[in-house]
Formats: sequence, C-alpha cells, structure tokens
Amino acid sequence: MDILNELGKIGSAKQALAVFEKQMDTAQLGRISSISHPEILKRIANAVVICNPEKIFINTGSEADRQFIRDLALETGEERSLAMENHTIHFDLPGEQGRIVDRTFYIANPEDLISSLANRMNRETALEDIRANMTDIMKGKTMVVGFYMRGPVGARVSNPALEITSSAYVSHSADILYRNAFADFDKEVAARGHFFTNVHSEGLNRTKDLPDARVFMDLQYQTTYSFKCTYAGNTLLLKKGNHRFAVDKAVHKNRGEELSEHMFITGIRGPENRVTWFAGAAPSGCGKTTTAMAGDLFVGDDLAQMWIADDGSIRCVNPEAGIFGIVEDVNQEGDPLLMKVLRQPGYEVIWSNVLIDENNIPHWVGNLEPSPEKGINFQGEWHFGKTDDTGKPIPMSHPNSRCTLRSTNLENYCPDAENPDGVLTRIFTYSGRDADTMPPVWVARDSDQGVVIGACIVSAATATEVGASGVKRAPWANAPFIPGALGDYMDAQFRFFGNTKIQEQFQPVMAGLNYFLTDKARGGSTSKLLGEKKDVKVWLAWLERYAHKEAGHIQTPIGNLPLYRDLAPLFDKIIDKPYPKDLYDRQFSLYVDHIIARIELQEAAYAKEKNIPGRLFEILAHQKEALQALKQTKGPVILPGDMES
Ligand SMILES: Nc1nc2c(ncn2[C@@H]2O[C@H](COP(=O)(O)OP(=O)(O)OP(=O)(O)O)[C@@H](O)[C@H]2O)c(=O)[nH]1
Ligand SMILES: O=C([O-])CC(=O)C(=O)O
Ligand SMILES: [Mn+2]
Repeated sequence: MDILNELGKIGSAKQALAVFEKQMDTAQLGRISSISHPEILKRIANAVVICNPEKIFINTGSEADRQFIRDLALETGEERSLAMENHTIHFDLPGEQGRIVDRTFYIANPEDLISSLANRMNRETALEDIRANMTDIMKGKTMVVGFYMRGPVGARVSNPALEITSSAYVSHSADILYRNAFADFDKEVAARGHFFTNVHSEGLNRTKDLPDARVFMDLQYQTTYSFKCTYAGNTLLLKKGNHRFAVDKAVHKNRGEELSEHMFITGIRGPENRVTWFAGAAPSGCGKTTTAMAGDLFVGDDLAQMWIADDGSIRCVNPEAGIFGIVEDVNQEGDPLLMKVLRQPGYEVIWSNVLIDENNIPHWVGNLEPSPEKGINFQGEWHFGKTDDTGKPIPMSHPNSRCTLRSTNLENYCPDAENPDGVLTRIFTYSGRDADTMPPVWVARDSDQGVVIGACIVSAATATEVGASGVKRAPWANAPFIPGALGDYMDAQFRFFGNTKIQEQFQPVMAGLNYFLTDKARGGSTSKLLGEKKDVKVWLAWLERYAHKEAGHIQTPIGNLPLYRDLAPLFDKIIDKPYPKDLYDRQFSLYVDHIIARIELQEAAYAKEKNIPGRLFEILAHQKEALQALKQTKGPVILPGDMES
C-alpha cells in the first residue's frame, strides 16, 4: 500500500491533471505541462490533495524562480535578511536544533529487515500518523515543487528526486545544495525508471507540536514524509532521507558494484601537479567538511556515491552541489577558504541558528573574532552570561548551527564535480572523534583490512543528533543511514572494495584518520588535542605519497604507519611548521591495551548482529594475536621506531 496514493487517491495522469487545473494558475499549468511521466504527475497531485496548499509553485530553476523562492522565504518569515547582501538567517525551534532521531522511522511491512539501530513503524500505523498530521497541513501556504538530480545529469549512480514542501527555506536550501534539473527530469526518470519523492511541511512551526514531528522513509515506494519540523537534516530529505534510499539500492540492488557513503570527496595535488582523489567517512560533526576544504580540489563534503567504471577504477560523484556545514570553530586560522565565502561580499549564504547582533551580522562560537555582548540566537534574546533553566550558560551559537552555500563559491571548487564520469578515487579514509586510542593515520594492508577499519570507527557524540551523548560505535560513519541489516552492508563493502574488476593500478588505499587524540591520552596533563586543524593537509599529503609508493612505512598489527623522516619534510613544506620527533613518538606509539580493548568491544558488538561476514572476525582475531605477541617482547606502549624492521 502506497501511503501517498492511499491518502490522495489520484491514480492516473488524467486525474492528476484535473487536480492541477483546479489548483494551479495558467503560468504554473504551463510549466507542469512539460512533464509527461504519469508517475511524476501522480505523486505531485497526491501531495496536493493531501496537503491542500493555497498556491502551487513549480520551480524551473530559472534565476527568476530562485528569486521568487528567496522572496517567499522572507515573506513567510522563515528567513530574515542580514547586513551582507544575499545573506539570510533562519532559526529552527530551540528544541529542534539537530536530527530528531527518536521521531525518525522507516515505514516497514512485517517481513522487512530493518537495521537494529533504527526505528520502524508498521505501514498501517504510519498511514494513520501521516493522515492525522498531513491532511490540510499546507492550508494557506504555497507548495513549492522542485525537480532535482542527486548527482551530475548522466552519471551512472545519480538519482532523480522531487522535493515538495511548503517551506520556502527548505526549497531555498534545496536550490543551493542540489542540482535543479527541471529541464532534464522527465527524460532522466524515463531513462532510469525511478525517482525519489519527498513531501514536507513545517505546519504551524510551534514548539508544542514538536512531539508530533516525524520523519518517515518508505523504502518500498521511495518516498519520504516529514512534518512539524524545520531543521534541514529533518526536512530537506533530498539529503539524508534519499541517502538512505541510495544506500539501500547499493546494498540490495547493485551489491559489489556500487556504494553510497557518508563521505567527503576531495583532490590533493602531489608532486608535478598530479591529482589524487580521496573520499573519506566521518560521523556527523567529526571532520568531513574540514577535510574536504583541506584538499586542493573540492568536490563534496558530506555524501559520495561510487561505482566501478569500465576501466577498472573506482569513480565517485557527489549527490549534492553545496555545503550545509557546521560553523562552530570555523575561523581564519583553520578554514580560510570557507571564511572568505562567509565574511566577504558576493556570495549567497543561508545561516542557521547562529547569533545575530544589532547590526545584523552573524557570530558564532570559535570564530576567533571579537564577540558581541548580546543579540538574537537559536533560543531568542541572548546576552553574554545568559543561563538556561538548569543554570548552564547558553552559548552564543548552537553547536550545530550551520551555513548553507553553493560549492561553486569555494575557491578550491573543482569543475570535475559535474563530470558524469565522476572522479577516479584512489584513497578512502575513515575517522571519528577518538580521544585516546588510534594514531593520526594508519593504512590497511589490503582492502579487507580497510573494510574492517570502516567497520570499527568509534566516535564521541556531537550536537547533530538531538539528545545523543557518550562514545559510540559508528560503523562507516553511515550507520544512521543504513536501512537494512548491518551484515548485508558489510558484505557489500567487502565485495565492492575486493571486486576483481578493480585494476591493479587503481587498487584502493584504505586508511584510518584520527584528528582528536589528546595530550592527556599520551602522558600529558591537558585535554588539548595533539594536533591542529591544518595538520590535516599533512596527513592527506602523506597518504598521497604513500599511494604513489613515494613514502615508506612501518608495518604494525593494525596496519602501516608513516615514518618520521617522511612526515617532517611534509610538515615543513606544506604548512611550514616544525614537527618535533617527540610529538611524532607520542602520536604514533601504539598503546596496545587500548587497541585490544577496542578490538574486543567490536568483537562483542558484532557477535550480537546476525549475518556478519566471518572475514571481520578473522581479521580482528589476527590483529589481536599479533598485538599480544608484540606486547610480550616490547611492552604495552610501543614506540614507532621499535617496530621498524
Ligand atoms: N581541532 C580540530 N577540530 C576539527 C578538526 N576537524 C574538524 N574539527 C571540528 O569539528 C567540528 C565538525 O567538523 P566538520 O568538518 O564540520 O564535520 P562533518 O563531518 O562535516 O559534519 P556533518 O556536516 O555533520 O556531517 C567543527 O567544529 C570543526 O571545527 C580537526 O582536524 N582538528
Ligand atoms: O544531516 C544533517 O543533519 C547534517 C549532516 O550532515 C549530518 O548530520 O551528517
Ligand atoms: Mn553529514
């Protein structure tokens, strides 16, 4: 039972056109007449019948249409203009500053396998919930219908998607973050035989309705429903809602041929201007945007879809075309390129949940600029020292406050982002907020070990999920978006990276990265990090040299570590920074007991899941044994130099 059709009852293109004739003016009717695929027309018409908007706007992606949407966002009050031209501020309700994981559900039939990490709701219950909450929800509002491609038009893994919303902020964001493909949509859908549908309404946008807010994903009908919320991670379901559909497709339809990951995509220029492409996973709030911006050629900062091309190489495209990025700690020192877009005129930016001062200038925590004493932020009026009900100081900006901007505005933007053949990707990284165990970089000896690095990411909680805390396992940084069984997803990883179609010269280099190791965990007394943001450039440069066999390594049970003599010159050349040997020793010593505890944590957790490939347990057991043997001869803390052969 397709809920959209069950509630809207529009079963044919003819009925759909009758709905449009009743509800649209001639200008909009003219626009929709260029769409002929009956399924597209039916889905839009059903959404119209259910939500009952006062007006409908078909967004063709023209400059005039973009302006209409910008103006609408100001008119509805969802956005407000700031001092800088083309900058606006949007606030989400204080109680909805991140993804509402507890109110996010997969719509499931009894026989569907849904990830043990996700919520499910049976189809009948979801139907009633959607009926109760979405009927007439757009009364008095304008419904904006947008037609997008998630990925370059023509790319093998791109997916067409509709964004139907009463929120001008959501459609404004969609137009910045995705490729408007009104002109190609009909043709792309006909060629590919599928598209995703997203229906959203913020409703009355009141705190008291937040308990009723929902995010639903219907895998069977590739449709999302979202209501009574505004935060883009909950409402702009072109992003994480459709990412879940893309993951499902990679795991269940094209296993071993395709992947859909929570990864940045960036290129590093190596010696003689050669370009080496990276894609890397990190959980929300753990460094994807930062790493993508540290690269010389930016393609994406949050999502990557990849496939094995006919030449035997791995290709990546970004389903998105912009950044919805965290602003906390973004500053001139660590992020000069982002700061240019945020602080200099000439760019379009939607800010969310930062502090706006009396001169209409945004401010945020960690910007290293002088801060105002007061202003308006995510919880209303704010002044320095203001506390919440429990007496805790309220920060100037919410830790998950973000900026929305187009990739093409970035100085390191690479036009290959639009290449339907993708970028030929050699290096894959996995990272999380790991304060005390893993070194800044280590490389798997083969693709199976690389898959295990991804499986074993752990990370401290961040502000992107409402109510999350503690250190958690974060498999591939993608677990929140894996609809089905984790074992199937892992199997897809082994099959993809181990696919014999991948040519020798294109074999993936798979590595762990950790930017968050602390002084305290390495014998110091402070909780300061043992590195800084700009060091990221060096870790990437070292991996680039390693991939081209221009850097040596130390073999260890967890994988290959860099040599001091390769790193020190890179620190000097790339970021002009001394790199003392004792810092290297602290960063790259193996704390064997910690690592073994991590392995045992993963063994125990995966033992509880069904159908986990045996390869994972073999590799973990082997690493543990080798670490124990090494400890016998070298002790529990082993300097990198003591492992050089
Ligand atoms: N000190 C330090 N902080 C970092 C580093 N990388 C990221 N951060 C901080 O971590 C926070 C989140 O980093 P992002 O790069 O925005 O995280 P993300 O993975 O893109 O997050 P999502 O957009 O939620 O998926 C920001 O406040 C960064 O300043 C690093 O290498 N060193
Ligand atoms: O989806 C969001 O809310 C923002 C984001 O990138 C993430 O959480 O990974
Ligand atoms: Mn993300």
